[in-house]
Amino acid sequence: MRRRLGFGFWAAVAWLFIVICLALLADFLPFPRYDETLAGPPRSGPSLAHPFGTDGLGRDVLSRVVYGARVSLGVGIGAVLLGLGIGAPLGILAGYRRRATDAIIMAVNDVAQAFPALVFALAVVAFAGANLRNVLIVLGVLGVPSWTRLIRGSTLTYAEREFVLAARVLGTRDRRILWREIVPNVAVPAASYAFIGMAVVVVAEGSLAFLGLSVQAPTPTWGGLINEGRTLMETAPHVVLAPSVVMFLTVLSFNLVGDRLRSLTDVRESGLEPVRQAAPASSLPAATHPIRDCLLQVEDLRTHFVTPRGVVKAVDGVSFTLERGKTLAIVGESGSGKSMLIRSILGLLPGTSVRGGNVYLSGDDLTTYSPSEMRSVLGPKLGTVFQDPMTALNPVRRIGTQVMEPLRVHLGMGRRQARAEAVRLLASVGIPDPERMLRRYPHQLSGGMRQRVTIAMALSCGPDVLFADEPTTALDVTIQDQVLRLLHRLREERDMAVVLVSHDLSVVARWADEVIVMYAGKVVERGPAESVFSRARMPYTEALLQAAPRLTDPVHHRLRVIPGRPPDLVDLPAGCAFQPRCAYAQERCGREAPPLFEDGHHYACWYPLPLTPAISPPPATGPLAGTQQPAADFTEEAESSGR
Ligand SMILES: Nc1ncnc2c1ncn2[C@@H]1O[C@H](COP(=O)(O)OP(=O)(O)OP(=O)(O)O)[C@@H](O)[C@H]1O
Repeated sequence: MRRRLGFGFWAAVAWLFIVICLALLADFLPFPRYDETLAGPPRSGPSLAHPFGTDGLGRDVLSRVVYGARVSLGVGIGAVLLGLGIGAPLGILAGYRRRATDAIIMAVNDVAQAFPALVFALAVVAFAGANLRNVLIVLGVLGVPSWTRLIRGSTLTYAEREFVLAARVLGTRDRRILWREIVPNVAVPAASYAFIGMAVVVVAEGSLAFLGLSVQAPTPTWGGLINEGRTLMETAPHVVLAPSVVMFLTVLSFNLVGDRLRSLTDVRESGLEPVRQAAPASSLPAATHPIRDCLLQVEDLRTHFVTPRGVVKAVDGVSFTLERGKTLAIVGESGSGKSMLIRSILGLLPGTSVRGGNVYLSGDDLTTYSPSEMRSVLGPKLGTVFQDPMTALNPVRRIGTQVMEPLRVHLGMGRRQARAEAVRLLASVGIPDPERMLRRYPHQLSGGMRQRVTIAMALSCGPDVLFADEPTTALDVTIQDQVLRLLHRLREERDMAVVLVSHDLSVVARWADEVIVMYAGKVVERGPAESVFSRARMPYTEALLQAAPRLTDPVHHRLRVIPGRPPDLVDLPAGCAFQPRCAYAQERCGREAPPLFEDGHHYACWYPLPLTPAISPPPATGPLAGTQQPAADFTEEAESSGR
């Protein structure tokens, strides 16, 4: 976190700390009071006795700037607290209650926002006088509409999240949901925007002071000091420069702190960073590989996380190739590294990760691309569909805006052209009445329709490869089938390749041409789908197939499960990572990690299942208990041939 906030953030925090401390301790500091005339020679430049010089009446400018900070910062902080204090409850109420409450609050808000700020300030000052309290009220009240809108937007986002729905399902009362679930989430972005708000208010107070509508002389404010020094610009420029520079640095610091805090709490920025390349691991020989004539080639891809417990090898030496017009399925238990493999290919990894290996797209190595080069590939060449369409779509933006965005950004289309293309795209993914759909918000659509929208977005720039990370997990069975059919049809029509992550083997068996089975970050079996499913060689693949329920299973049939648990990626077992759970494991499996053998397709096993007869279920015995040698002949042959 310290690294991500950067030097600028800490410099800004230090500056604000100094200014606030000076303002608070001004009475105890060894310089003349702000209103002490002839404390020094009038209009004299900076000196040891008066570091910021003196003004036209011989008053110490440093003292006036420091006392001025009291008003300027006091108004800044006070007005933001006032605006937030009124705007936040209104925004939360509007975003959470919706319907009539939302309509009324937002209508009043819109009217308030349209009211000219200066007229309001003039009216208050004219009737109630220009003093600190009134200026604070004016600026605080003027900020209320912006705060209401901001907090309402955040609340809308969180009010639809699963954890809020889960709390509702549990019968939790609204007030408790608001305090426990919504407020803590909304508070984080609100706090970061508060700093930016303070910068705005400090400038606004300066402008009011310049117009004579703020706290009156002799009490100094930064805006007032700049106004006073205006007439001395030519003879004593330091009188204007000193408060201007201090005000500039303070506003800049508020903005910087707010902006860095915002980006820290923004999932779009905090979670995903340009990946860092792994230094070539010293234990691995420098992998030389030919660049093949195919669409996508992944070579020895590794993604490691450095955690306090140790290095998590989420993806560990994965290689494969993929041709146009083919579907590659990636299967494996939860935590086996499927999603990380996709994110690693796309270069979208959390900041704590390190990536090694190569990813070639039509022969170009994507791992050498800069973040901006990668951005030009994501969308036009590599499309992605995520698991949950609700979280993949922005809840507060219309479908039309979201579908049109990649068309405008990547393809440079004008508004009208992008709109026509969005309608065509939505129609192509089977959305009825696409014109009307453009005006809708994500929450107004069913899950299946939302997933169709994300597919349309992923396809909008005509990608060569479409990555679909469990695209049907969040959908019900009938919709799942429709979405998969759609992906298949689009693949055929567009001659693109599809990489499909799924834990549903029936889906994979039906739609995939090639399959990769992953276990503990490694490929343990790989090959044509038909071959892998009908002649699985790796006991883990067989166990996965056995664990998949079938419609033909008898009633009250006990589901088979894979014994044991997936390994801790920080502390993998020696040898083959699957051996503690494998019914066929032998002594060698606990000693040496098997390489990928090839026989029809690839598999990583010292004692693979026999090719014939057909696979029989593994005995339900404990770890390392198997004395069977299902493929002893083949294994010996493999060993003697030096593999
Ligand atoms: N930021 C992270 N820091 C440390 N480890 C991580 C991080 N993100 C993921 N991992 C680890 O990487 C491994 C692979 O995660 P991944 O999400 O790819 O699994 P998966 O096979 O897609 O599982 P699922 O089917 O549940 O989505 C997991 O063991 C996970 O704990």
